[in-house]
Amino acid sequence: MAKIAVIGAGSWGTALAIVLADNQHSVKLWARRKEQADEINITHTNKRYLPEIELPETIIATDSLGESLEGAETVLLVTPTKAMRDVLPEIASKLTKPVTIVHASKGIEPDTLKRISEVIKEEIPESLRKSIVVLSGPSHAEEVSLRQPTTVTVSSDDQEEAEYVQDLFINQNFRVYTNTDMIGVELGGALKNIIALGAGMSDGLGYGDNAKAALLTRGLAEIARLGTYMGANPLTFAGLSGIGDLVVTCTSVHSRNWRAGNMLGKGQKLDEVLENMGMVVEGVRTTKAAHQLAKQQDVEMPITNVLYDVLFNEKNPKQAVDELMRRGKTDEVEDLTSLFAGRFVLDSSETSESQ
Ligand SMILES: NC(=O)C1=CN([C@@H]2O[C@H](COP(=O)(O)OP(=O)(O)OC[C@H]3O[C@@H](n4cnc5c(N)ncnc54)[C@H](O)[C@@H]3O)[C@@H](O)[C@H]2O)C=CC1
Ligand SMILES: O=C(CO)COP(=O)(O)O
Repeated sequence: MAKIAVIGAGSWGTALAIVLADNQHSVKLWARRKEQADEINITHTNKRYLPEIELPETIIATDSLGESLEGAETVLLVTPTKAMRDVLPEIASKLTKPVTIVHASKGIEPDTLKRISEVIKEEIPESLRKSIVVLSGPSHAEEVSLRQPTTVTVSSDDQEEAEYVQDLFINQNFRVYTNTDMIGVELGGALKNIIALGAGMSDGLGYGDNAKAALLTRGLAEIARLGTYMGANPLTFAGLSGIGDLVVTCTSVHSRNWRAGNMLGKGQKLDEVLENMGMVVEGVRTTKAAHQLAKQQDVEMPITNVLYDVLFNEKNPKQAVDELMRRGKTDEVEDLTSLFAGRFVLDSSETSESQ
């Protein structure tokens, strides 16, 4: 039995706490608000985020960060990306020994353009961490908390630590793979949210399955293009944290990014959409970050660019689709082959989705 602090009691933190409690680990769940911690401890529910779910009684919630971290061997970070910079120094100030840090959030910081593991490296001193591991993949909290079959990937620069985390989470409902390509795993999870906004928007505009298939396919191409430029192995985008998460987020009503896109496609304004959601829609800030990155790296990301204009420059969603359809002619195979050319030396031993 391991002692694990779960930081963030939203839908995903709570669902992962259930997996860990099912595996008989000692779980302390940090909630921002005292009333929420009380609800979890007294009625064993978290109705705002997972309305239908009865939580294992062994999950102990607290609104004290220090209490949640007491004795923890592993710290699982599941706050929205935008909260990481604020919460990490507080965590560092309360740690008394090195811990395994796992993060399961999906985003890129605008302006710094950093992945979450890079933010963690900056904010938690090396002396307080054994390793940083990312957990990502197609996994809606609503289904995980119902113990429905789910697969995810964990990745770290330290393969032994990735395997340690694989063992913490794996069970008959929650199958965990490893992948040594941390950059690819983090970027796949973050960038798919942009395309999910687009897929929701397309559905909201009344377009059909052809349009959505096009968005997924060409969306994956641009995710892989940026990812490969940033040092990821292109093959990772064919895995769970790539195509797997792209499919689940673009096609499910559970997805907040899809739902937000859908409302935008139906004509609602961004502020109104975000207010109605009441939960984090990571794709909005990630679109801003990816738009900056694409410019900086000179990488072509047409879907991201038109979405950026819809979100931040009041471009009409229908006009955005028209622009995508009128782009210059492209050879598909040539375009995909360019992903590999000179950017990454393919070596199948380097990336293994094992077990
Ligand atoms: N919900 C899901 O199915 C999945 C979510 N994720 C990722 O997990 C991360 C968290 O998402 P959810 O749990 O779904 O979000 P959520 O919207 O359900 O909950 C967010 C939680 O973070 C807390 N929070 C908000 N701002 C904060 C701040 N400034 N400081 C500290 N805490 C703050 C809220 O109180 C709430 O407990 C996101 O990066 C998301 O992309 C990843 C996989 C699945
Ligand atoms: O990442 C997710 C599923 O894997 C959840 O996506 P949303 O944040 O769009 O709900």
